[in-house]
Amino acid sequence: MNNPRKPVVVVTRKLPASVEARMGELFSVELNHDDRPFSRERLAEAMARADVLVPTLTDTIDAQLIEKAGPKLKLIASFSNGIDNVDVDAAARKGITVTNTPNVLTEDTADMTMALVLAVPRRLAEGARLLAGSAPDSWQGWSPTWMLGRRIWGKRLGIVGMGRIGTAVARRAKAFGLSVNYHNRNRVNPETEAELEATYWDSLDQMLARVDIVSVNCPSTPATYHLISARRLALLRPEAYIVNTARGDVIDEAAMIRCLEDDRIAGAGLDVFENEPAINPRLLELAKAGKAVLLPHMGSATLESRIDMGDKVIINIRTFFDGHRPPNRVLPGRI
Ligand SMILES: NC(=O)C1=CN([C@@H]2O[C@H](COP(=O)(O)OP(=O)(O)OC[C@H]3O[C@@H](n4cnc5c(N)ncnc54)[C@H](O)[C@@H]3O)[C@@H](O)[C@H]2O)C=CC1
Ligand SMILES: O=C(O)C(=O)CO
Repeated sequence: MNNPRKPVVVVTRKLPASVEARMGELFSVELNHDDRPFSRERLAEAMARADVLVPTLTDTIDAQLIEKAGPKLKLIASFSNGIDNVDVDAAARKGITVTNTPNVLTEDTADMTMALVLAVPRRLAEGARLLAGSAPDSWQGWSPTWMLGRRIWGKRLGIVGMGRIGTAVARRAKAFGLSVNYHNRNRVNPETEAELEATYWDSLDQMLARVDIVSVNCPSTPATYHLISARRLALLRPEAYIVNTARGDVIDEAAMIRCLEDDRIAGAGLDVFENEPAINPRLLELAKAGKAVLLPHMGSATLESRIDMGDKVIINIRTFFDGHRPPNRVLPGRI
C-alpha cells in the first residue's frame, strides 16, 4: 500500500478465519469475535472513528447513521451481494464509497433456489421430516397413492429478475426440463435468450398468469417493494408455486400467506422473509401443513462463498486505499 498508515477497518460480524487472518495482516482491523450483531449505537460509534466499515446485510446503515459518520469514514465495504440495507444515495452525498460482493455467491444461491423449486412440489421436506421425527417402525412402506407431489419436468418457470442469479437458476431449470420465462427491467442479450430458450415477458402480470413456478430473483429496491402484490398474487394459477431467494419485501408476505391458507396457490419455498429474523407464525403453520418450505436465509451459505466474499471485501478495500476505483463499487440508482 502507498499509505504507510493501515486503515482502521471495523467488521460487524464474525467472518471465516482465513479472511479475518488476512485482514489482520493488511489493516488495523477490529473483529467481532463473539458474532453478536452491532446495536445502532455501536454502529454509530464505529462509523464515527473508522476509515472503513465492513457491515453485512443484517446491519441497517441508513441516512441518519451516514450523516453522523466521522470525517475519516470513506468506504462502506459490505460483506453482502444485496445492498438494500445501505442507503447508497446518502453515502454518495457524504462522499462515502459503497462496495458489495457480487458473482461469487451466484451459483450457490441458484443451487438453493433450485432446491426449493424441487422441494415444494415434490414434498421433499415433508418426507424427510416424517422419517426424522418418527419411531423406526412407523412407516408402513411404499404405496401407489402416498406422498404424491407434482411433476417438475415440462412445467413453466417464471423468473422475476433475470440478473446473475436469475440466469444461473434458468440454466439449472432448463436441465430439469422446465421451460424458462422471465420478466426483467431489460431484456437479456439474444445469445443468452437463445441458449436458455427463454421467453421474455414485458408484462409481469401476463407472465404470472401463465407460469407454474415463480422464482423471485430481483433486488429489494423502492421499485420492487411488494412487486409481487396481492393483486399480482391473484393472477397466479391455483396450481402455481412461488419461490423467493431474493429479499422478503419483494413479495407482499401477508397477501401470500392468505393465498396459501385459502389454497389460491399451491405452495411456497422461501429463504427470505419480510421481517427477518422474525418469521410470521402463520408461515410456520403452513410449513407444518406441507404448503411451504422455509429456510433461514441460507441461499449463499457455503464455506467457499463466504471465503470468496471475504476476498472481495479485502480487494475492494485494498484497491480503494491504493487510489483506484474498487471493482465492486455500487453507484446510486444503479441497483
Ligand atoms: N438468499 C440469499 O442468500 C441471497 C440473496 N441474494 C439476493 O438476490 C438478489 C439478486 O442478486 P443478483 O442476481 O446477483 O443481482 P443482479 O443485479 O445481477 O440481478 C437482479 C436483476 O433484477 C432486475 N431488476 C431490478 N429491478 C427490477 C424491477 N423493478 N423489475 C424487474 N427486474 C428488476 C435487474 O435488472 C437485474 O437483471 C440480490 O439483490 C439479493 O437481494 C443474493 C445473494 C444471496
Ligand atoms: O449477500 C446477500 O445478499 C445475501 O443475501 C446473503 O449472502
